[in-house]
Amino acid sequence: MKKIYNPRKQDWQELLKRPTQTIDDIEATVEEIFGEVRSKGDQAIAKYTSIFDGVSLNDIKVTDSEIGKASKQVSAELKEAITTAKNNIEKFHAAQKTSRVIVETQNGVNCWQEKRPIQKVGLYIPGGTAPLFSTILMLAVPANLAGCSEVVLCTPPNKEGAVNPAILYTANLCGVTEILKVGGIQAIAGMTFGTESIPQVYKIFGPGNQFVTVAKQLATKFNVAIDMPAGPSELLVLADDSANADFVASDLLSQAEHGIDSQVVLVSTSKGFIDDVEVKIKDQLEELPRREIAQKAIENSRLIYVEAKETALQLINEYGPEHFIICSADEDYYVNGIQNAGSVFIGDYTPESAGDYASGTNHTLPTNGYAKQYSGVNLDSFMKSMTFQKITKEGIKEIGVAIELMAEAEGLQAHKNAVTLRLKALQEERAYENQGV
Ligand SMILES: NC(=O)c1ccc[n+]([C@@H]2O[C@H](COP(=O)([O-])OP(=O)(O)OC[C@H]3O[C@@H](n4cnc5c(N)ncnc54)[C@H](O)[C@@H]3O)[C@@H](O)[C@H]2O)c1
Ligand SMILES: N[C@H](CO)Cc1c[nH]c[nH+]1
Ligand SMILES: [Zn+2]
Repeated sequence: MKKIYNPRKQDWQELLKRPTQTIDDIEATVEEIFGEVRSKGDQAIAKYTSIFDGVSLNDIKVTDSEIGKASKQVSAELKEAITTAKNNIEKFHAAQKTSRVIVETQNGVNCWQEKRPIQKVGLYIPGGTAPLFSTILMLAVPANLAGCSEVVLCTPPNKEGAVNPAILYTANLCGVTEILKVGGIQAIAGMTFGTESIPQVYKIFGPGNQFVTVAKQLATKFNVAIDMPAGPSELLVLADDSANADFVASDLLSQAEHGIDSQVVLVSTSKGFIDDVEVKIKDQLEELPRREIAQKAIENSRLIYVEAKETALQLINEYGPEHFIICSADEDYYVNGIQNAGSVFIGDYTPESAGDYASGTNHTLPTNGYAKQYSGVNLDSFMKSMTFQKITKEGIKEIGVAIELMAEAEGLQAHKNAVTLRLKALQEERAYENQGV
């Protein structure tokens, strides 16, 4: 892991670069696959599944019998753990429900805002190197709480054409309406255009590798919304001498094991602590089944020493990590000062894995510095806000002149007329009533 002491500000950008390929490197492949899926549907899906996943499938739809079989293969202990996580995720996301906002902005002018579910959503569940069934909880639970009526799930098949049983069990538990064995760029293209087997959706959610992330970004050109760019996992830990080097090393390795393009960073105000963590990483790495992946990710990673906590905070906000762990005697300084991070974990006993699986927060988070402008997935991600208004006769009399003047100033006579005709009608109505008297 590269060690850097007191980096100069002008070098931060280079130092904090992610190891992912750029959009330009991948875009050509993504465009080609999108074009083919759009014109050839399932035939193109089968072609690319064969190329990238090494399997030929006649039917990509998961059947009820596959789900039934999968459920029997998941142990009772794992089912219980999934239920614990599901309950916490449900509690945290249900609490995010907001009520209608109603305001009478002016006498007789009633405006309100209400949320409605996005009807058709697509969930991408990564399955390349690890079957991330926990991601189903993070996406399908809020989709159901929001009231989405069609919840389509795509996940890559293995070389035998099967999907990990825990994925099928969890998808069924969370009320997913359709499960399809398709991964990568072709899955995102399928949900964007729709094919004979894959329903077209309005919004695509979920993390994935850099191919999936770029494909989601391209999907937005075809009127499909996406949650955010949620690419290769990353973690930044801020720790000082008060922290536990073993714990910090374990957290860094937990995100390094996701993929060779993951990145982990330790920022510390103690050179001694950095040295301790370096030793612990080496020791723990030896024992990991995914040490080859983690080792490669570690090569892209950084141990950074800075003298002052103010510099540490500036650097962290510049990086905008997906996950940010704070293990410091000065914890409040960082908690209050952090501006750009997907999710924050505070104290020695809050491992990042807690948020990945079971504490209740969502693990689908912006990576690659996008925490500067995007939120992680939450209940609102599955809804859109709609506004309503109802104006009374009194109301249009009060507000009408302002609208007429503004419309006229913009040169939009028809807009003005829409008010003038009504005001006139009201005047006539009043004159008629007065005559009657
Ligand atoms: N940001 C988040 O919230 C978050 C959450 C969980 C996981 N992740 C990340 O998700 C990723 C999961 O990646 P994964 O690879 O294990 O699974 P994946 O399902 O994202 O990708 C696998 C698919 O990639 C495609 N693919 C592989 N090589 C290709 C190539 N050369 N060209 C075109 N397509 C190719 C294949 O179709 C394959 O099915 C990891 O990087 C992990 O860090 C991020
Ligand atoms: N750390 C990942 C988000 O970057 C989520 C995850 C799923 N399973 C384990 N971890
Ligand atoms: Zn993780």
